Parts: sequence; C-alpha cells; structure tokens
Amino acid sequence: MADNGISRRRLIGTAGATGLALGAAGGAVGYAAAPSDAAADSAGSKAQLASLGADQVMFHGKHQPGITTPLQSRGHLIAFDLASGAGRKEAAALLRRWSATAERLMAGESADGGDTAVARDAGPSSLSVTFGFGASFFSRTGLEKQRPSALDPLPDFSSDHLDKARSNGDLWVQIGANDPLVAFHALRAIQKEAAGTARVRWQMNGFNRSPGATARPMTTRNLMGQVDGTNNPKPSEKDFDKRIFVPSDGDPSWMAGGSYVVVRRIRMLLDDWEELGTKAQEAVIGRHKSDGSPLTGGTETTEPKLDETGPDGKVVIAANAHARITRPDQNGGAAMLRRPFSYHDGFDGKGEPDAGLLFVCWQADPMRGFVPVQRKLDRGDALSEFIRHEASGLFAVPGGAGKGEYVGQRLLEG
Ligand SMILES: C=CC1=C(C)c2cc3[nH]c(cc4nc(cc5[nH]c(cc1n2)c(C)c5CCC(=O)O)C(CCC(=O)O)=C4C)c(C)c3C=C
Ligand SMILES: [Fe+2]
Repeated sequence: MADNGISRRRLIGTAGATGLALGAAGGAVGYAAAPSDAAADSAGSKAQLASLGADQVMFHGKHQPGITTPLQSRGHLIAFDLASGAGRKEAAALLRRWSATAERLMAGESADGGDTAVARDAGPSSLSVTFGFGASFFSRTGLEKQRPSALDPLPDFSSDHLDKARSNGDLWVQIGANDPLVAFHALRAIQKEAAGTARVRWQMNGFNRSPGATARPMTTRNLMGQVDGTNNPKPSEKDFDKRIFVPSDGDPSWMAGGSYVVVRRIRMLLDDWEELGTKAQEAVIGRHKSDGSPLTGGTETTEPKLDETGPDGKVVIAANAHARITRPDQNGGAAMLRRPFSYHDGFDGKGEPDAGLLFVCWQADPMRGFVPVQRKLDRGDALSEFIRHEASGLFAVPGGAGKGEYVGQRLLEG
C-alpha cells in the first residue's frame, strides 16, 4: 500500500482499462505507463494493466477516507435531511447501507442490487466517500446528549451572504474520485440508498486539476489562478494529528479519530478580480501568482519575511494580505487542513460566472481552526472584496470504520 491509504489494484485488462486517463508524456509521475493496445490485445483478457483508474483508497482505517487523501479531480458534496418519521434506527440502517456501498465502490466493485453500470470498465479511480453528521441530526434522532459542543452553530460573520437552503443539513457526504463517471456513480448510489430515510437538502459539484496534467506533481491552482494549498499542515508534521483529528481519548468518545469539517461555498467575483493587474492580485494574497512564492522572495516553500520593508518603508507583504493574516502564528496557533474543490455553475443573468471555491477545511476543533481565522478575515482581508460566502455547513465526521463496522456505529449503537 502506498501513502495515504492508497494502493494500486492490478486491473484485469479490458478495452475500458486501456482507455483510462493517464498523465501527459513526462507527467505521469506516480502513474504507470499504459501498455500499447497491441500489447494489451496480445495478452488477451488476462492482461494486467496499471493506470490512474487502478488507484484505490482504503475504506477502513483509523480515520475516514477523503481527509488526508490527495485531492481528486472530481468532487460531489451532498447534504441530506432525515425524512419525517425516520429516527435513530432508520439512520443506523442507512449508515450501514452507505458504508457497505462505499466499501464496495471504493474497491472498484459494483453496488449491491441494480448497479447502474455507470462506472463499469473503470477501476476505483481513487474514489473516497466520507460521511458526517450535522447539529440537527442529534435532535432528530434523540441523541442530544451525544452532540459534540464543537457542533455549536458557527458565529455570523459580517461578510456572510448565506443561503439557508444550501447550508447545513442532518447528514453530509463528500465524494471524490479521479474519474467523473466513477464519482457520479457513487453519488447516485448514495442518493438512491437514502430513499425513504433521507432526502437531498443540497448538492454541490466541484473539480480540481487532473492528476498527470502537469509535468510534475504540483500544488493545485484555484479559479483566481493562484497556487492554493502551499502552507497546508502536512501529515509528516509533529502536531498534524493533534490539529486535525479528535484524539483517541477525546470527547465525545464516539468522535475518537474523527474530525470536524467546515464547508463554505465561496463565490469568486471573477470579473472584478480579473480587472486587477497581476501585481495588485499578488498584493492581495502576499504571494507571487506565477509560482506561489512569497513576495519577499524564494520559492513556493520559502518562509515569508513578514517584517521585510520595501524602498517606500512599507512592509512588502501587506498587513491585510490573505496569506499573512491566515497564518497560525497570527491566530493563536489556529490551523486547519484545506481540501477544497473549485466549482463552476454557469453564468448568471448578468453574464457573470457563478464560480469559486467549495472551501472544505478539516480540524480537531472548529474553535481552534476555522472560526478564529474567519473572524480575522472578516475584519480585514484584502481578498474579501473579491469573494462572497454563499453557503455554510459544519459537520462532525466520525473516525474510520473498523472491519465489519459501519461509519457512525459507535454513535448510533453506543
Ligand atoms: C477561514 C479560512 C480561510 C478561508 C475562508 C479562505 C479562503 C480563500 N483562500 C484563498 C486563497 C489562498 N489562501 C491561502 C492561504 C491560506 N488560507 C487560509 C484560510 C482560509 N482561506 C489559510 C489557513 C492559509 C494558509 C496560511 C499559512 O499558514 O500560511 C493562499 C496562499 C497559499 C497557501 O498557503 O495555500 C491562497 C492563494 C481563496 C481564493 C479563498 C476563497 C475563495
Ligand atoms: Fe485562503
């Protein structure tokens, strides 16, 4: 098994497998080269093909998949509300069904009973399915005593323009995959299995760069063109687990190994942003657009020199630059793992793109992650005149299911 719970299954050769997406020439780092069609043909139906589609994310583990899993190129976020009459028992049965399906689909198998064949011929394609519970789930199921205080509603922020219908929800599911058909197949299976127990409250679709699109693995870019994700906490860092996951003796105990996710649909006001020159755009963030390096020089990973001043006597990285004021050392140590998807939902009546970031961030405690940083941003972030927070959600994402267990079992049967 490779890092992050990903392994590469050897696919039995099929025409579909040879057709799986591979990186551009020279860009297939981490992806095995495809054998030629002739070679595949000659080996017949037993040819063993490795490809992007063969990458598999593990369902079972200490943590749920889709948190430290490398960003996938396709994402669906979907929230459900329990149907009237559905309570704890029905919710438990749903989580059991969903977990079994997630395990099967993440292994590249078909869904049980009436598979739609949408993902047929494809391998697992790094599919991950992640489940969470919103604050309202606990009152609906009589589990108020089990509700973590970390699920207290997020404070209002002055710059919020939130659409309640597209915010929160009893249950939340995140689906990621490196193939759009595999991702849709999982989305449809999850939605169908909810029938009678929960109905869709909202759904959002996102994307990231396709693996292999760049000559070497690189930090992705967002729709403003910025390198985005540079200073994310790294699993190799000593305090990573403490910052992102609830400890094994954490409170409540059913959240051991879990994490809290904040989801914000952040629209980018791209017409205004694109009118700015590159220099002005760089001043807003405090990093160069070309390679993500700090305005004080070096490479993408060089530490910014926050005190450095220019010939005009002013600090080179402005006091309100986004990358300055979001730093843990400017926020009492508050940190989060950002794992967003870009989105584009067409153009509005004025011809402006309805596009931006499905900002998804993970932390052991939102009060030591998203909340203090967003408070700071709300008070004076140079980026704020170019973005609008349009929807919001906060969900408790329990630890990973052990073999034979389903996600949330310790809550629902504890
Ligand atoms: C409340 C948390 C944050 C929101 C909301 C947010 C929105 C947002 N950010 C960008 C683009 C960039 N953000 C960058 C860094 C960065 N942003 C946050 C938090 C929020 N961003 C943090 C914690 C950090 C890292 C700070 C650090 O430790 O140095 C960067 C710089 C590159 C990087 O480190 O990723 C960019 C670019 C957009 C476009 C956006 C809303 C649409
Ligand atoms: Fe940011």
